[in-house]
Amino acid sequence: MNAIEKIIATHAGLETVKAGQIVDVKLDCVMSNDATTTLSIDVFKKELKGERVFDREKVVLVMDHYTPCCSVDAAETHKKMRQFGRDQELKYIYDGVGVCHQLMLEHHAKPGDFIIGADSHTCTYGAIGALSTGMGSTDVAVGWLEGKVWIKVPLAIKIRVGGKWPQGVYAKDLVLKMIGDLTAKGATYKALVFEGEAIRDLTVSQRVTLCNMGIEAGAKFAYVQPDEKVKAFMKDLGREYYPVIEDDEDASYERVLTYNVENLEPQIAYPNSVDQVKSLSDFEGLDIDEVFLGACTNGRLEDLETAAAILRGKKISEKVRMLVTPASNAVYMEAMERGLIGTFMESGAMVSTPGCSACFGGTIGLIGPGERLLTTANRNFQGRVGSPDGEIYLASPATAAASALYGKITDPRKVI
Ligand SMILES: CC(C)[C@H](C(=O)O)[C@@H](O)C(=O)O
Ligand code: SF4
Repeated sequence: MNAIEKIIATHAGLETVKAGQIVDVKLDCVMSNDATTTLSIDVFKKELKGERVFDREKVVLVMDHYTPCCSVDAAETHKKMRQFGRDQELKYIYDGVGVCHQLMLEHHAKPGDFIIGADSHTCTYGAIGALSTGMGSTDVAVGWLEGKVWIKVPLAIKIRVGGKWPQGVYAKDLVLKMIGDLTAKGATYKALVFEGEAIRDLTVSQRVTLCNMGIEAGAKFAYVQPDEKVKAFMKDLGREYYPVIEDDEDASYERVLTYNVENLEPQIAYPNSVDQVKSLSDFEGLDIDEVFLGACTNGRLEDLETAAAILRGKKISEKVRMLVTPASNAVYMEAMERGLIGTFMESGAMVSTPGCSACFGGTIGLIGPGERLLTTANRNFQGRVGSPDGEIYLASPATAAASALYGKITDPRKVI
């Protein structure tokens, strides 16, 4: 078995499983956010006649997409969510302290876990060796009640990445390139397993960026074998580290794709689909109106540091507005300690409360008709962040910061 199959087998209480098999798995945690929880509440109460969730410490509710609320509808959604959380005496209800996936990484997900979430980017926690995936609100309601769900064991695709990372090129560029190659449907219901020298050399934060975007190729899971870096990551958070589950020598993969990052250039996904990807050089000099640095994809400390290093002592272009949203309060506070927030403010950027912010357009940072947004988020769908007549481009934090300085898409290698 490969590591994915082993984690599924452990949670299904079986010795072995194989791709295509449908099994019931026990859940270590069920996450939902303010875009999805109220749908699950309706299913839980009305359709399943649920009374109590399976474990008050394993059901996590996060208000992040619409917080702080900018509409009465959102406030009503939050009210219903908080009431459910109180009725169920849930231990973990977060509001305005971070994006759900960042909070899950900081406080809940562990290597070897099986976790579902009512959010498509739940595949993120594979970066620390957990199997996690997004499910619909109905499955999540079943998960709340039963503490288990059914899953089909996926075929796995190995993404083997070699080479040394060039300066100014990041995991975000690799994953954009990979999605461009695979297409948005290329890994549907498959597990993407990243390995190789270039993956080992990545920080945990950049592995998070990789796994976060697995769903943009349709993947059910994205996974990186946990190592010493993950162990250190868990230790820094004061959390326990579990033994690593490794592939058997004859583990099966549907196919193996290979990349070498040595010749990789900064990449851009252009409107309106994440698999429309080209080298940045094809867009160099394109005027932009807004830059967003944040999201569960790239709103961590390392992302903020990379951007701040480019902006330090400089002013962003008068032609752009830039919004920085740390992915969590922990990130925000550490960024303050390190002087990064001051750097952003001095350069002319706005800094906001942790949450989904201008990734989702549920609160702040919307663009108008004809405007262009360059964002470190993971989706560039039409109208996602404001006007359907605006355009959204995806890139790395370094590209975002360099482009903010000039008001045009700019290669970060020119300013690093
Ligand atoms: C609204 C929510 C369910 C959605 C998701 O599932 O991913 C959002 O987080 C997104 O990034 O588009
Ligand atoms: S930050 Fe963006 S991608 Fe992540 S959960 Fe929020 S809306 Fe979805």
